[in-house]
Amino acid sequence: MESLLAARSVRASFAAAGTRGCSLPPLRVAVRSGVRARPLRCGSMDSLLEELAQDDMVNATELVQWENGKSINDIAASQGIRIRRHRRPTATLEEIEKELGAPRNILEKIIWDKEIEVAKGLAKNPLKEVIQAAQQAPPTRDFFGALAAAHKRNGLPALIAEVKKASPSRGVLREKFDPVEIAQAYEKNGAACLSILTDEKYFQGGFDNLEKVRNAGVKCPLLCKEFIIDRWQIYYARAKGADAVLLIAAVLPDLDIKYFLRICKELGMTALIEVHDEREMERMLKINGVQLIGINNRSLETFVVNTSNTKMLLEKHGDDIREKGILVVGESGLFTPDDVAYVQNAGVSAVLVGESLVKQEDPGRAIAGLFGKELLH
Ligand SMILES: O=P(O)(O)OC[C@@H](O)[C@@H](O)c1c[nH]c2ccccc12
Repeated sequence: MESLLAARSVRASFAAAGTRGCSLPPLRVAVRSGVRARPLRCGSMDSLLEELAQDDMVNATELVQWENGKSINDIAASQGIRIRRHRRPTATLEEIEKELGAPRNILEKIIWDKEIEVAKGLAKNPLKEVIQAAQQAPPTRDFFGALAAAHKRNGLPALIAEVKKASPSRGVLREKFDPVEIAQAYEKNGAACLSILTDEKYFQGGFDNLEKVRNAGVKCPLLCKEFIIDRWQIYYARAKGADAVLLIAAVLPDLDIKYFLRICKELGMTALIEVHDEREMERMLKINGVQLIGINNRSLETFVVNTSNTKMLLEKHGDDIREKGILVVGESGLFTPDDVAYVQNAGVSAVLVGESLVKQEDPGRAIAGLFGKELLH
């Protein structure tokens, strides 16, 4: 499992095996000697760290914590993250619960399952192969640019329309579910980008859906809607045709966000950084390279939806966000033209909508109903 924090153990074992001459981090040396950034090389954690340091993306406190072996859950908790990781992908749920107790909420449960799922995925499709597949995939489409252009063109928030069969809070949203048909209908009716749920267990999605939509000739840029905890998933998403990934601030410590942003940049992908509360927004606004922030009106821990969340966070941070040229996406719980107008007035440039479209007989035509008018291409 290779989030940057988890990779500490990889480094430790390199050092133990005598791969490196000393166990001290080479970072400060690298910074002083002014080595220029190079493209990411698979499997070399030290070179990646050097590059992160070059980019001035990693601060000293984070590195000291990382090198000193502070528990990953402690680091996350110190940033206000309530989701714990078990880091025991081969353990049974019973064993995990013995150590950590029951999951505290649904998001934590999803993440615990995801840790096991990713380990299985890695065993089946090794990282090196997936990186190669990602590098050989057809070029990305500009997700961020498509949102900015559609916003300008329509004078309305750009639409990221979601291909979503089910959710843990709402159950099955659509029985007759053909991802390609839905994606094509969205595109035809003016969606700027599409979001494809890939989580199978809780959302009945799949990476197959992503691949099928891409191969069916859909031109809209595609967001892989997944619970990303490991870089393997980003490469895998790219290999299956994704142009963007979701990174959830409630799940990922700052160092992981920075690491994953770096990988996205290398792959030409957009990262949609999702926040839900004040603390997460503050954390993310301090990170260089954040371009696109989604404000989720739904808490992934309690499922409570509150659209005034977008307004509240933008009232407080709108100036900073505009100054930085960040685009904001209003996410979840949007059903009517009034809802869209409400988040638009709050300052969003785009909206992410699933349920209210996918539940209608004709999800394509539902778009004009949601906005109160047809969207221009
Ligand atoms: O179906 P809705 O309420 O329109 O919401 C869409 C989207 O915002 C939601 O699916 C979502 C937002 N963030 C997530 C993270 C994981 C899974 C799902 C999501």
